[in-house]
Amino acid sequence: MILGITGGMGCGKSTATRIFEEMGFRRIDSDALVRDRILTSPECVAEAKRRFGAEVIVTDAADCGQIDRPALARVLFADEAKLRAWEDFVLPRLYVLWREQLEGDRAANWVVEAPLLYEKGLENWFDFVVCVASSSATQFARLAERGVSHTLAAQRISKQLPLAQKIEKADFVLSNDGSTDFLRDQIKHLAARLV
Ligand SMILES: CC(C)(COP(=O)(O)OP(=O)(O)OC[C@H]1O[C@@H](n2cnc3c(N)ncnc32)[C@H](O)[C@@H]1O)[C@@H](O)C(=O)NCCC(=O)NCCS
Ligand SMILES: Nc1ncnc2c1ncn2[C@@H]1O[C@H](COP(=O)(O)OP(=O)(O)OP(=O)(O)O)[C@@H](O)[C@H]1O
Repeated sequence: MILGITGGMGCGKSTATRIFEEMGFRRIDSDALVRDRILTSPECVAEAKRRFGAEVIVTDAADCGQIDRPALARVLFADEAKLRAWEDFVLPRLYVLWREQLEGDRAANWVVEAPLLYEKGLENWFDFVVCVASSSATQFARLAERGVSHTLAAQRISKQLPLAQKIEKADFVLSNDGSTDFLRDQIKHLAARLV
C-alpha cells in the first residue's frame, strides 16, 4: 500500500509521516529528496545558474558552488511564472526517485510526504491520500518557532491549494491542532484500519 501525505506548509506532514514510519511504514520525504538529491546535482545547479544567475549560487563557506536555497526561494516565490517553470524542471526528477524507491520494495507499506500532491495531480500514485490539517494560527505559530517568518510562510502558502480544498479531496484527514500524542493516536487508528 502507498499512502500520500499532504497538507499546508507547517501543518505537520513530516511529523505525521515520521509517526507512520514508527508504525512500520517506509517513508519518503519529498522535500528532503529535492533538497539533498536534486538541488545538489551538477545538472540542477547549472540550470539554476542559467535561469536565475549567480545570485542563487553560494559563493562563500563550505557549500560554495551549491544552490543557495533561501536566495532561490526569494526569486521563485516572487514570480509565479519562474516558480511554475522551476517546478516543471524539478518534479519529473522527483518522480524518478519516487519510482526507484517504491519499486525497490513493492511489498512494503509506504508513506510519501508530498506537499504539492493535489496541486500537481499526483493522486494516482497513491492508494489513499491523507491530509494533515491545522488551523492557520497553529500553522503560523509552529512555523515561527522554526524560524520561518509570517511573511515568508504566507507567500509560500498563497502558492498552495487552500487547505480547505485539500481536506475535501483527501480520503482521510488528521487533525493536528493538539499534541503529537493526539496526532499519534489518530494515526494508530488509521493504520490499524488500513493495514
Ligand atoms: C524553493 C526551494 C528551493 C526552497 O527550499 P527550502 O529548503 O526553503 O524549502 P523546502 O524544499 O524544504 O520546502 C518547505 C516547504 O515549502 C513549501 N514549498 C516548497 N516548494 C513549493 C512550491 N513549489 N509551491 C508551494 N510551496 C512549496 C512546501 O510546503 C514545503 O513543505 C525548494 O522548495 C524547491 O526547489 N521547490 C520546488 C520543488 C517543489 O515543488 N517541491 C515540492 C515537492 S512535492
Ligand atoms: N502536534 C504538534 N505539537 C507540537 N508541535 C508540532 C506538532 N506537529 C508539528 N509540530 C511542529 O511544527 C513544525 C511543523 O511541523 P512539520 O515540519 O511536521 O510540518 P510540515 O507540514 O512537514 O512542514 P513543511 O511544509 O514546512 O515541510 C515542526 O517544528 C514540528 O516539530
